[in-house]
Amino acid sequence: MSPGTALLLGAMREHRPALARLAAWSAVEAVPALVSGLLLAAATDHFIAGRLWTGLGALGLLLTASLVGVTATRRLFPYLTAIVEPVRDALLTAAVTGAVASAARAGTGDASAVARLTGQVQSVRNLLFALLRTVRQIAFTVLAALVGLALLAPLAAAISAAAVALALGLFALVLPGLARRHRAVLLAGEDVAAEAGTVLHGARDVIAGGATDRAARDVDVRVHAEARLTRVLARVFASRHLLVFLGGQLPVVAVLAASPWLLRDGRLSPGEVVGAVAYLSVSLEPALRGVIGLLGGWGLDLYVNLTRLGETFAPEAAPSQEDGPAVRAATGGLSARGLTFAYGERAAPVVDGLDLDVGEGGHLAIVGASGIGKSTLADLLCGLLTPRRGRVLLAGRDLRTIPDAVLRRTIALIPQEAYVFTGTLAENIGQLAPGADETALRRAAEAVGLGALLDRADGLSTRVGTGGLELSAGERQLVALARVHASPARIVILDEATCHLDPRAEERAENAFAERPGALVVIAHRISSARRADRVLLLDGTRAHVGTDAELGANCPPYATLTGFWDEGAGITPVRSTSGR
Ligand SMILES: Nc1ncnc2c1ncn2[C@@H]1O[C@H](COP(=O)(O)OP(=O)(O)OP(=O)(O)O)[C@@H](O)[C@H]1O
Repeated sequence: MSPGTALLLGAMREHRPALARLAAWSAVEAVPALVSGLLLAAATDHFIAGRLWTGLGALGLLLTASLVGVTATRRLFPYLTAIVEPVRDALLTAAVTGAVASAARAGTGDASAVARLTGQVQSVRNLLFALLRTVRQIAFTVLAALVGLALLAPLAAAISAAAVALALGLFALVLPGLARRHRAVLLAGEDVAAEAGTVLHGARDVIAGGATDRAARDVDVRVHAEARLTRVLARVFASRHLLVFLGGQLPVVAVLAASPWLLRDGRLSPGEVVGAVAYLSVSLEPALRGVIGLLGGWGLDLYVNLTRLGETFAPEAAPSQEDGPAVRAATGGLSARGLTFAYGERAAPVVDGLDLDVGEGGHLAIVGASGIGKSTLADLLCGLLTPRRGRVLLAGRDLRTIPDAVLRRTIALIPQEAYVFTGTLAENIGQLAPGADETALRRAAEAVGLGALLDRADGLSTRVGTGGLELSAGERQLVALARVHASPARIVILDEATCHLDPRAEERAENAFAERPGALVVIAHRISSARRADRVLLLDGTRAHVGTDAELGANCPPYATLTGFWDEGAGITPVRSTSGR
């Protein structure tokens, strides 16, 4: 049992007297359902026998029973709130305590997590209230209708009880699959909220870095993933109609079809047939429909929200002592297995079934025509995009299972649009290396080729950005490179991050990263970049080729064609042919 469910049940158990009173009033509330068929049968038989007033008297009793039911409904509400509100308080206390402890361990605050938890606790409270109010009532109605039917027509009651049991049994078989899909939808929703929160939180940086398209794309991918999962869930849940037919409608048809036989020899009176059909069609069928619909909807919502909440009660292991060194020690091992990704549900995959390994100390160049999917692959490799199928593994661990803080510390992606904020060069270069001293920052700057600028200007205290030194596009790229060089990242992905540098400056920057511990992945836009790497991955529409520059040059005609373009065009990458896939 998940910690969330255990806490909920524990909190409910503390209110046993309220639960007992709720059950008692529920039984009273079900009186109309219990007597409806019996009284309807009596009224019908009295009317047929010409006893008008006696028949009306039976209907009067039915009306009185309804009034009793309504009174019970009014009386049980205080017990509902007496159970639900303390449960909400217990869940909220546990969730907030867990979130605060988790934030304290990670050393970060996550406003979206707090908002999500509060929202989830409120959902749990609303769902619990709705279930106790409605499903409880419906369950008592089903029982009352079956008891009433047993008193009126035992054979019909036995058949109906078997049909209801069969429908509920089948529903129980479908439930685990539904729960899994429900959870996937919930996680996808959280993913959307987290991504949108990150983008909004960093809106200023996103705009300053010219990354609005990319930010919108990242949110868009997650929204589409959530929509796809929601559609799948809806399709599976549609199976409930079949179960309602089986348990609720089939018995009505059976009683109606058997009515000539039931009426013959006085097995049942006409009034009793009417009463039995009333039990089945007015009480049982809608109640069964309600139970299945509400348990499959709100019930699963409650279960999934509780499970998710429970995970925050016992927060994931801190991404430090144990995780940190384990991930860092093996960061050379970045691999992809069966990696597949498409933008949009019906779009052709941009990356399709790709297998890839970049070992510790490895240096891989990714090449391919413009628009073939190199940046998409880079985003997948650092966990910015989520694969549709397949996995990206860091030291053998699926990226999705690695805490975000560890992932961001371990893999650094430098995009083409270098981001430099207004401040000193020391602040810019040290952004990802808090605590690094000036010597370390200068070493990183010199390694990538920013030393000349430091010497020319005011060293690390030079102010850049608005009101400070205006940097050229190439210098901005050098600042971004120095920032990652100074960081603890063990896997560095350069996505055309040196495109504004001249070939010699580019060589120096790439060599600086190649000599650094860890692995280097370069999306190359010059042949020289590819030739410096140990291995080259050529993306070629539906296929990918991996080998050394020499191997691909000798055995892979598309590579020879591409490098031919580069040799002639000095860095101009051909555009992907539209018939390529
Ligand atoms: N957000 C998006 N939505 C839909 N399609 C996209 C999105 N981003 C990229 N694509 C498409 O995916 C394909 C691969 O794009 P990607 O940017 O990964 O290619 P690339 O090889 O890096 O190109 P270039 O060398 O020009 O930078 C292209 O057809 C592109 O149009």
